[in-house]
Amino acid sequence: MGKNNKRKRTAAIPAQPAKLPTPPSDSPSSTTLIESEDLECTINVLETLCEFPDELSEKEMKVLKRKVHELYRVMADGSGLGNSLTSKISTALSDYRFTDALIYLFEMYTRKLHPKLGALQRWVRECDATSGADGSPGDLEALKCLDMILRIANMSHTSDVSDERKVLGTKGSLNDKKIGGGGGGMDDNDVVRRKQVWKARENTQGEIRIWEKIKNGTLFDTPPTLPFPNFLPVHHVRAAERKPPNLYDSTVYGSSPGAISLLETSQRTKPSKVDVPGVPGAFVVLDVFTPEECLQIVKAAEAIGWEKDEAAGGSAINKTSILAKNFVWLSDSSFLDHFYSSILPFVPATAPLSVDGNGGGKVRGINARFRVYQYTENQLYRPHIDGAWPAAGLDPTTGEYLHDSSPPEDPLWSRYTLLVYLNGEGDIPKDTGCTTFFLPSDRIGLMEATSVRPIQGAVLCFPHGDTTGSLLHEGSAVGSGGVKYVIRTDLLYEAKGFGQFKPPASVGVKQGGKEEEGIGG
Ligand SMILES: O=C(O)CCC(=O)C(=O)O
Ligand SMILES: [Fe+2]
Repeated sequence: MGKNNKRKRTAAIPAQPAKLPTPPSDSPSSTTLIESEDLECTINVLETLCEFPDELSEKEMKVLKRKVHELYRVMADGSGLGNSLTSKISTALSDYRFTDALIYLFEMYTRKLHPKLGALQRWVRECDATSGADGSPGDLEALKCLDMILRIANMSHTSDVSDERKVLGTKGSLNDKKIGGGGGGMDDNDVVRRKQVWKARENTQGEIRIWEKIKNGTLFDTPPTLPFPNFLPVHHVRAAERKPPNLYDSTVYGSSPGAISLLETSQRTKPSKVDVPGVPGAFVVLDVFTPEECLQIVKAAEAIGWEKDEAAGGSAINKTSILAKNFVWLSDSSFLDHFYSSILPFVPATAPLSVDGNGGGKVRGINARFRVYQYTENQLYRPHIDGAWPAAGLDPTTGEYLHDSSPPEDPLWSRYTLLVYLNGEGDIPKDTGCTTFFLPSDRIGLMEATSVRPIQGAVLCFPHGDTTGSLLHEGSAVGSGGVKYVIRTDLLYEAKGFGQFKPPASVGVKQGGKEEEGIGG
């Protein structure tokens, strides 16, 4: 609470000086974070509201009510801020005390407490801390923590285990083997049960092997001209100024309509939807883009250049969670219109409800900010839960790049991840480079992994952000000699009930969404 705003409403507030606790500033109980004047003012406001509850119906009270609700949640969570179960779990995980963390997590699970998405995302990253560079797990306790986190996050377990494959081996990567237990078939010590890699379509005829063309030097008929036609840099942030700081600069390239020439509707295969079996809320829309259109996108990225992405600080896992290089593309209206109209018949018309009961806004479009990833051999995107994003765009008057371009009176936020596979079968070795979902099974301590095989021009869609259906997933490592190209963007919904600017639990994005890049995908 800012000092300038203090006591603005004093005329309407009965004076209650005798009741106000005002700890002296040198009191051992005083906190360094909250000044005594601010504390006094806050108590004053709360007491007034208790006495005159009608005031709560005023519009400007909305934010306050939300904050009080959050405070109540923290207080109900246990023994105060510092000692809350959430922070105990965070500390145990970052200290690699996975057995302690598991005990606290179990307590949280049995008490049916729901941490915020930001905490869940952090925990997921920490749990992966012991994995090897190739994604092979080192600590089974960490994976058990991951299982418990999924259960706390209320991710419904799957009953469809008919196509389950009992994978053998004692140790392996998340990408190709069972994890945990001894040799032989499934046993009580197994932590991950993998299903057969799933393909939305068997027939891959007509796919263009883009990586093959690059290897042969036949991607371009003539060397590309720079600046690449119809693409221009619209935003550049130096490495140290990125939030959080990165080791590499980041550039956003905007395209103009027609940059990617799209096949006429009459000549296209009609898009169709296939649900991912056993992964609630996840589905694939086939034939959104033609192989030729995918090729054009990779050509633009190859000609303009890929950028590396590595956090400058934080734990080792933060630094290495995304090993792919990327090309950030602010897409133009004609490309977006085609993309959106192709998937619209298949996507949920309204946003799923958030953990706190907000949500339900109408679907409105696709985030123009595309992250085009290039994964080479052994590169991966470690298990994570995607965060929600605002609608990026250019200011219509100044042309300035805005991380959050929707007007405050009509805020848009994402609730679904969209992954556009730009290449598939021919370029990515069998059973590798999939998008793999992890779900709790019917047995505590055992997760089920479902891997979705990339199909060129198809879009994988699944819920993300602060909803009960958000899915833990990874971009599994690409096998020997292969390369995978994929676009990550988001499906935007009216942020009804999310407050003026943002949903309550979006991560890493400051109020207004204008400053931070966000964490957790
Ligand atoms: O590459 C993939 O399959 C997954 C990418 C992903 O999870 C993301 O971009 O958030
Ligand atoms: Fe993701």
